[in-house]
Amino acid sequence: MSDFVFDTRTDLRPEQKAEVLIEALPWLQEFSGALVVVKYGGNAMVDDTLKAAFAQDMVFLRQVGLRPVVVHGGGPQINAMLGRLDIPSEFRGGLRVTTPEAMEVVRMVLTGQVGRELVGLVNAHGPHAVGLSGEDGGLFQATRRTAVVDGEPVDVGLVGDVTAVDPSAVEDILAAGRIPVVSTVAPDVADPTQVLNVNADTAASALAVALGAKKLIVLTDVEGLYTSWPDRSSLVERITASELATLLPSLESGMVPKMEACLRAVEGGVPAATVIDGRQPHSVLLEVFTARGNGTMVVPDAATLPKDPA
Ligand SMILES: Nc1ncnc2c1ncn2[C@@H]1O[C@H](COP(=O)(O)OP(=O)(O)O)[C@@H](O)[C@H]1O
Ligand SMILES: CC(=O)N[C@@H](CCC(=O)OP(=O)(O)O)C(=O)O
Repeated sequence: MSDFVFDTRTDLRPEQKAEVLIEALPWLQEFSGALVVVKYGGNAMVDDTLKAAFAQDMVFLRQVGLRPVVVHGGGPQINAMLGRLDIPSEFRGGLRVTTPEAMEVVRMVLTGQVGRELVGLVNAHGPHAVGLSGEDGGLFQATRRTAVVDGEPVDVGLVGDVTAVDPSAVEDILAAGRIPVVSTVAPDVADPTQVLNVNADTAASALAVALGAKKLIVLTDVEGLYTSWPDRSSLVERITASELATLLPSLESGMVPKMEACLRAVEGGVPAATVIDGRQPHSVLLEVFTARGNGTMVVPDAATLPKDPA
């Protein structure tokens, strides 16, 4: 056989392929059995190929012994459905102003459409995924919240913040060796027959804390956090919780719930929260199993930089 047998799909020589696999070894050891919460944002669900690659990544994580928990968003998908139904919609301070009519659509799209699609994509690889919403098994309880615009509280309707998590329904699914896929509609603690719209970053963070996750990974449609957006030279590779707390008030609205969520996760005991570019195929595998990872990692103040296990 020739020394130059190239794989036609990847152009990698056998020894290069082996290098890629072996680079993952210390990370496989480091993350063996680890519970990882992965938030999949609607803006990162760009096309079918990318969504299928994400589903493959979740199955890969499970297959090599991690315990992934998916929390998904679906903002653009909700926008599309509201548009089709001619229901007006706007965001204030990064949160959707949610009327009772819009709330019906939010619940229908998140739980009935986006969640179902992700479960189907994962289950193309075997009966791994089980979908549930914050309403199921008492997973989330939410309290109505306001948005903050120019320092002032603004009423955004049926929007909640997760104030209590009972992770046992998710733990049961994990214990069965399966992958929970969570949508972020939650009952109102003041009236359990009323559901609230919870920002998916916020919900993922609360769940990561309650489950004692080893990592929160947030997939979005940008390379990571920029300190002076949109200046492309200001991408942050790593930031401590207190540095982030100082930066938060200066961030634009879209990024605020996301970075607040990372901050709350780390302050709640999650050792690292990473924002990565979900437009990159297999971004989760690259984040977990390669030395450089990608995106922006938020770490606790006292942390010595998380070291490469190699
Ligand atoms: N400082 C910043 N760093 C990175 N992105 C930012 C920043 N400020 C605003 N953005 C915008 O925030 C967007 C991500 O937020 P959002 O659209 O809510 O994502 P998702 O749907 O993934 O939750 C990016 O595409 C970018 O346009
Ligand atoms: C209160 C609020 O804004 N809720 C979000 C919930 C979905 C979400 O967070 O989706 P992404 O992760 O794709 O942005 C919304 O209605 O769009």
